[in-house]
Amino acid sequence: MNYTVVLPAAGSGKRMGAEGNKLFLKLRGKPILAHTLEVFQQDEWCEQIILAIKEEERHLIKVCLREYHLTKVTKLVVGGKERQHSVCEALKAAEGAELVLVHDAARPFIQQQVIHKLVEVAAEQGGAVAAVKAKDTMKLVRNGRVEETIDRETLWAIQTPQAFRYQLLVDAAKQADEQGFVGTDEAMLAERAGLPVYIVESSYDNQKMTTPEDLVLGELILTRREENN
Ligand SMILES: Nc1ccn([C@@H]2O[C@H](COP(=O)(O)OP(=O)(O)OP(=O)(O)O)[C@@H](O)[C@H]2O)c(=O)n1
Ligand SMILES: C[C@](O)(CO)[C@H](O)COP(=O)(O)O
Repeated sequence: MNYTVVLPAAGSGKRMGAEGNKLFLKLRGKPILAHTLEVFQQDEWCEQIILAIKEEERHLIKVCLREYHLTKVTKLVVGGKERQHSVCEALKAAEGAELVLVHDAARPFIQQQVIHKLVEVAAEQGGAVAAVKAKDTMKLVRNGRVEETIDRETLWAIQTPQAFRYQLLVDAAKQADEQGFVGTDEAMLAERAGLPVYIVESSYDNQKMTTPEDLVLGELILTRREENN
């Protein structure tokens, strides 16, 4: 079942505190961006990869694509101020796709079986997102005061990929844009448009490289994977 993947890669990585785009930071000597792209390069269901980038990083990205033979990247589009704007620009460039996945370039440990399950569920139901169960006790807090404990069984931490039938996501994004709504993921746009979005259970390994501790975890994940192979 074929899909196009859209990768927002135009962030500034403030929380990582690195100089420049955190996606060029290396894990096992290879940029985070290349780790992520390789997953899709190696997936036979993936038809093309569209990257949202910063104009000033175009050259660096092209060097990375050449060095790691990332031939499925068909388009580099310039991203926007917020993640949602970057995704929307990339979605325009994906016109003609039937199924589209949106995946943070900063999540290098996504696994192929999760991608395939997402594609299957999205094809059937319209939308599906990768998620993991909440591990801790979860409470609703306002102004520093606990208001209630939320039943953990109902809570999931949402990741990417987020998979949709292309036109459904484009229409939902257009509606959000017209209403001036900016969300933190694609599912929020779909939910607002009244579309069903389903969960596909993913792995805690599919961590977003957000703060410096995530890099330490990333190296550990790679060590474990090497030992298991
Ligand atoms: N305007 C933006 C903001 C984010 N992203 C991308 O969206 C993904 C998830 O964002 P996050 O990891 O939170 O990255 P940053 O926005 O770069 O981080 P920070 O919030 O710490 O600055 C990343 O691959 C990032 O490059 C993007 O394409 N365009
Ligand atoms: C889309 C996302 O990865 C879902 O967990 C996440 O919301 C994006 O990162 P941000 O920190 O919210 O920008």
